[in-house]
Amino acid sequence: MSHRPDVSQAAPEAPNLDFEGTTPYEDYVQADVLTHLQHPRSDDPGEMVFLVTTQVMELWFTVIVHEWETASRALAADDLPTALAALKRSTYELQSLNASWEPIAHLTPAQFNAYRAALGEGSGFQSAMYRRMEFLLGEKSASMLVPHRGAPRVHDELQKALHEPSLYDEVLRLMARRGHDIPQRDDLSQRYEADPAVERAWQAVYSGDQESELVRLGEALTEVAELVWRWRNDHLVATRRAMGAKTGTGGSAGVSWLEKRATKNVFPELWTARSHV
Ligand code: HEM
Ligand SMILES: N[C@@H](CC(=O)c1ccccc1NC=O)C(=O)O
Repeated sequence: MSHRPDVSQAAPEAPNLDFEGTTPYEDYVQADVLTHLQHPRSDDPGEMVFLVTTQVMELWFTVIVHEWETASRALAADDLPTALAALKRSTYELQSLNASWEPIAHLTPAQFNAYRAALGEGSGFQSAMYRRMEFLLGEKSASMLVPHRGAPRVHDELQKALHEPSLYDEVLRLMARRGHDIPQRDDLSQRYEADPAVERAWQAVYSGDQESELVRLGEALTEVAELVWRWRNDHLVATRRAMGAKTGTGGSAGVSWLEKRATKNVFPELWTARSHV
C-alpha cells in the first residue's frame, strides 16, 4: 500500500497539493528558516513576543534601509520620481514598524522582570541595522562601529555606510545642483550638524511653488522624520512603563539616556525653516 496521498481526486479548481520537493512558497519565503529562529532564554511565556517583536522590527529596519538606499541612489542620479516612490513606501513601512510596539507597549515591571535577567547584556543599542538607519539619516558616529568589531560582515557594512553620503547628503547635493547655496561637507563620516545656509535654502523652497518637486521631497522627508521621532518616543514610553529609571542592560542610564536621544530632530532644517516661511 502506498503512503503517498491520493491527489488525483482533487477538483480542478483546487490548489496544487503535489510538489516534488519543498513548496514554491517555502523556496521563496524560507518560512521554515524564519519560524525556527526564535530561541527564548527563559521559561517565561511572555518572552516569546518580546523576542519576535524585536525580530519583526529588525526586518522592518532592513526594508527601510533598502528604501532609503534606493532613494539615495535615485537622488544622486537626479531621478526624483524613483526617490519619492521609495520614500513614500518607507513612510508606510515606518507606520507598520511603529504599530508593532503594541504587543510590548504595556508591560508592567514584574512582567518584564520575568525574563529581563535572561537578556544579559543584550540591548537594542547593539542593533547594527538601526545604526544603518541612523547613518542614512545623517546621524553618523564612528564609535557605533565598536560593538560590531567581532562581526566582520556587519562591521564592513557599517564602515561603508559611515563613509558614504547619507540620504540627507544626497538631498542637499541635489539642492546644490538646482542652484541653492549649500555648503559642501568635507568629512561625510561626521554627524550632520544643522546649517543656517541649508535652513535658508529650505525656507526658499517652502516659500515658492507648493507643487514643486523640492517641496514634495521636503514633505516626504518631513514625514520620515516625524515617524522616526514617533518610533523613538514609543520606545521611550514602553521603556518607562517596563523598567522605570533602572540602568539599561546596554550600560546606559536607561530612560534618561533615551529621553536625550528622542529630543533630537532628524533633518533639522526642515523643521526650523518653517518659522521663516
Ligand atoms: C519593553 C521593551 C524595551 C525596553 C525596556 C527597552 C529598553 C532600552 C534601553 C534602556 C535602551 C538604552 C540602552 C541600554 O542601556 O540598554 C534601549 C536602547 C535601544 N533599544 Fe530598546 N527596549 C525595548 C524594546 C526594544 C525593541 C523591541 C527594539 C527593536 C529592535 C529596541 C531597540 C533599541 C535600540 C535601537 C536602542 C538604541 C537607541 C539609540 O541608540 O538611540 N528596543 N532600549
Ligand atoms: N535594554 C533593555 C533590554 C532590551 O530591551 C533588549 C534586550 C535584548 C535585545 C533587545 C532589547 N531591546 C531594546 O533594548 C533593558 O535594559 O532591560
